[in-house]
Amino acid sequence: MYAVIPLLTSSETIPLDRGPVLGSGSKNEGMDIRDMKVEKMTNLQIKEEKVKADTNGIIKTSITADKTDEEEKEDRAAQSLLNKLIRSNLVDNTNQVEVLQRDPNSPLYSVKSFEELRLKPQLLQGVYAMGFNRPSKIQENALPMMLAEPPQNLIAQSQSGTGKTAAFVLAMLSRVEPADRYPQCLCLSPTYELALQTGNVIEQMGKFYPELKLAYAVRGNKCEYSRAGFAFEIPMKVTWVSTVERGQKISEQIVIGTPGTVLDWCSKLKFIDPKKIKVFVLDEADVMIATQGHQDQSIRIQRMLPRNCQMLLFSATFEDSVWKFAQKVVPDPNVIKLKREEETLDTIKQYYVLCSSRDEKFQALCNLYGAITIAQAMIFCHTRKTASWLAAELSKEGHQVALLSGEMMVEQRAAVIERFREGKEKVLVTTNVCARGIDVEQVSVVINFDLPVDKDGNPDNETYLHRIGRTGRFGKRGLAVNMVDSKHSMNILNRIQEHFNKKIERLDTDDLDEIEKIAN
Ligand SMILES: Nc1ncnc2c1ncn2[C@@H]1O[C@H](COP(=O)(O)OP(=O)(O)OP(=O)(O)O)[C@@H](O)[C@H]1O
Repeated sequence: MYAVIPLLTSSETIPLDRGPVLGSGSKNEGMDIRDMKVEKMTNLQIKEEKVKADTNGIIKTSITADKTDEEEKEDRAAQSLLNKLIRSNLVDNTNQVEVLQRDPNSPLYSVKSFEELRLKPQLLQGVYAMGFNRPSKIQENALPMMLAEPPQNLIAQSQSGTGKTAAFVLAMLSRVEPADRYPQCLCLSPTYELALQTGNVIEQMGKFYPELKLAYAVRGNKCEYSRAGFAFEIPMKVTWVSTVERGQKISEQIVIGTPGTVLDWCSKLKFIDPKKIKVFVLDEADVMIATQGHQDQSIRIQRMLPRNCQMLLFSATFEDSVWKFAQKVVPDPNVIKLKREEETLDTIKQYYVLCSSRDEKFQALCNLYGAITIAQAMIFCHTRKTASWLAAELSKEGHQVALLSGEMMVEQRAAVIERFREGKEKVLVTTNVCARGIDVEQVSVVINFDLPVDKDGNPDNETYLHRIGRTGRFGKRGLAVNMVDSKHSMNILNRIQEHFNKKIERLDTDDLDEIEKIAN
């Protein structure tokens, strides 16, 4: 399979001979991601500048070191990408799939094997080559619906990692006609990097279809951005095309891209005839609508497609805004939902420690470490500044510390998490934005160096639960220690206790015997 990335101006050259590099303008420039070792704590200094690209791939800088976690705008696209990069396999979920059929009288199919789907042999081969033995929970229901004749529309929601991407890629590859040399499937992703991730899945699953081609509808400056700051493996067989003339139709059967560029390709540049599109996929709808302009662009693209085009929309979350958007772009849908597995505090022993200053909190932490064996711990701070200070102090005490901080590139964060997962570091100090969505199963101790509060200073119960809670499956016992250093934080703690109706016991960290008891 080949891929084409047009729209590069003549001044842009793509260094195919050079590996992707990290950190535009940083000391990492020129470093190959594959060779990159996460720097030791002592070398890892918090830069005062945040290096981040906006939706157009333009890199802006701003002073952010003092910013609190909540002041920092959560970048959903970066979070989503991080999740994809650190995920090693399918996320299991014991909940039942909810299915809402457009036609309640039609029989409800679900499959337990890929054979039952009667896929083309090359495709089945591709699925097995990826190591998939049987459909995931969401795929069991979504695949028969997506592959049914006549084609049906679908809105599907399930948390990240449950197999949505693999499902719609399989649907696109099933419907595409490789002998027809024009775009037939169109997939929208919120960012270039996410589009590349999905493109990789298309390439892997479609690898036994040599005649099938894939085009990335992304702006030239995104390629520039990728080259400067992002560390993706550029797809193996990419053909870089510097010019495609306006009005000239491209021959790739599948196009994946960001809404703005796809819209240009369909309208202004006329690279694609939207009337020939058979499958339209809108991936990561929740991330999409969080990005200015993407919602309108997606709707404009959808309006150009033929009535009988199959519309598929996927989202990891399903707040009202996503649902409203979904209904606008997917007429007469079937709906599939898989609820996230709930976290509980039932198996967690919760304590608080009274301190009067940051230094005392640090001392309490040292006492804890002195008294009990802590295999791996995650420590949450409110600001990056505190996180970097604490990481440095712990490091001075001889701990192997990893720091996850907001100004790190997504790939750097993924590398830090990977090392922590592998046990190379025993303590992970982080702010909340960085750690959202990360499951590190082996972590049995969580320290709230600062209690989680929302932007108005009220207790953030959801974040508290997410930091220390465990799902039924990973119901191993855990220990949570909350540092309280003011009347205000005591008040926050009390409100958290009330909210969950679970007592948080006081712990005296000066009393070694008492600390030892909590470990048993
Ligand atoms: N049927 C399957 N059997 C085994 N592994 C699978 C199966 N389907 C998907 N996977 C793998 O599970 C992981 C998650 O799948 P996928 O990326 O499709 O999830 P997702 O729901 O799309 O996640 P996201 O919302 O982050 O895009 C991937 O590594 C994928 O290769």
